[in-house]
Amino acid sequence: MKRFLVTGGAGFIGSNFVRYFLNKYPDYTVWVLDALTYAGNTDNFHDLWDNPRFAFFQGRIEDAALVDNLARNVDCIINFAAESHNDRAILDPETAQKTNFNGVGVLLEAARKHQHVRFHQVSTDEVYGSTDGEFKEGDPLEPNQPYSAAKAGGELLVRAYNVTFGLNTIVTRGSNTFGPYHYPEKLIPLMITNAMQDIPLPVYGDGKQVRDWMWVLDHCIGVDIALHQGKAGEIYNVGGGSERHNIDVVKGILAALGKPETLIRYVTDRPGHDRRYSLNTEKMEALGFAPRRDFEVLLEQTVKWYVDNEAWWRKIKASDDYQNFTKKWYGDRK
Ligand SMILES: NC(=O)c1ccc[n+]([C@@H]2O[C@H](COP(=O)([O-])OP(=O)(O)OC[C@H]3O[C@@H](n4cnc5c(N)ncnc54)[C@H](O)[C@@H]3O)[C@@H](O)[C@H]2O)c1
Repeated sequence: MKRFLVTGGAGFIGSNFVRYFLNKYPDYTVWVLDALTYAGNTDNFHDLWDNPRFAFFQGRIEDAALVDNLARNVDCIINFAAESHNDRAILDPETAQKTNFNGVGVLLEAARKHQHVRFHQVSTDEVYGSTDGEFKEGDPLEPNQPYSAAKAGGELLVRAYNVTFGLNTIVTRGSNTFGPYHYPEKLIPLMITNAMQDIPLPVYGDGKQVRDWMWVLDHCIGVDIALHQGKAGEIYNVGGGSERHNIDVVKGILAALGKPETLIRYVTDRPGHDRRYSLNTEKMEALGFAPRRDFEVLLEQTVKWYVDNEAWWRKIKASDDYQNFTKKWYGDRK
């Protein structure tokens, strides 16, 4: 495997992955296919344009002709492309289905046709639903949100292509990820940037939801390990092992910025909001995966990145799309 098609590579995790991957493997070539939706941003790989082993193509993963043309020239497809925001998928489930389900089907068809060495689907712990215990890879999928249901559907297509057609597939189910280039609609970057702007920090419900946080570089390493060492047809949980209540994360951000907790506004909870995610990662650990557990240190580093990269997120927050979404979604959540 030397030539890779990385879909969704202009987004948060995808762009971090492409940078990590090109640095780590000097003989690899990476082509990024990305639709540049509201969440895709070529600024996220501003430092990669001059790299002769990197190329960018704008387009949708549901575009079969385009995907076919690219896929015939690579050994492996790694699919990060998704409508990744729960709130947006509640407002517009159809778009989430198109990308997270139909798009995966188009990529799988191209992989089947061109006899790929490997197809890697980047999935999420949200496909399991909510838990008081911990999720293992064989547990039933009980997604509760339009986003996670569409992701679960995409994963099941991957499984079917492995079983029916013998396609060499891998699925990783990642936990909540954070770090640089995270679009400022998700919990951590939203809270950091709102606090920097001295505007209210909207916290859903009682703020006691639990998420298992993973540093973005660890997510990239997890995908790398599973891609290179994972067994065909297998699924791997990739978790950070750092469970925190949302409200404690928010308070940690305010403390790091020296801002008052009076900025916190409790707002109507997201419908169908999962209470807690928790991953058993023994299968990945057996392959050598060992994520960083110093969450508070990494959170401070993330805060610093947003302080140092104000122009990046201010441009996004000033966009019509961002403003319209925020008005529509938070306008009703008093
Ligand atoms: N962020 C997390 O905490 C997290 C956790 C676990 C798994 N994941 C999964 O990781 C992947 C990446 O997540 P992210 O947070 O980087 O998302 P993101 O929203 O930041 O990036 C998604 C990228 O996909 C692109 N895209 C969207 N629809 C497309 C389409 N139809 N065709 C081509 N490109 C399209 C967007 O332009 C964007 O660049 C997703 O598959 C997501 O489900 C994310």
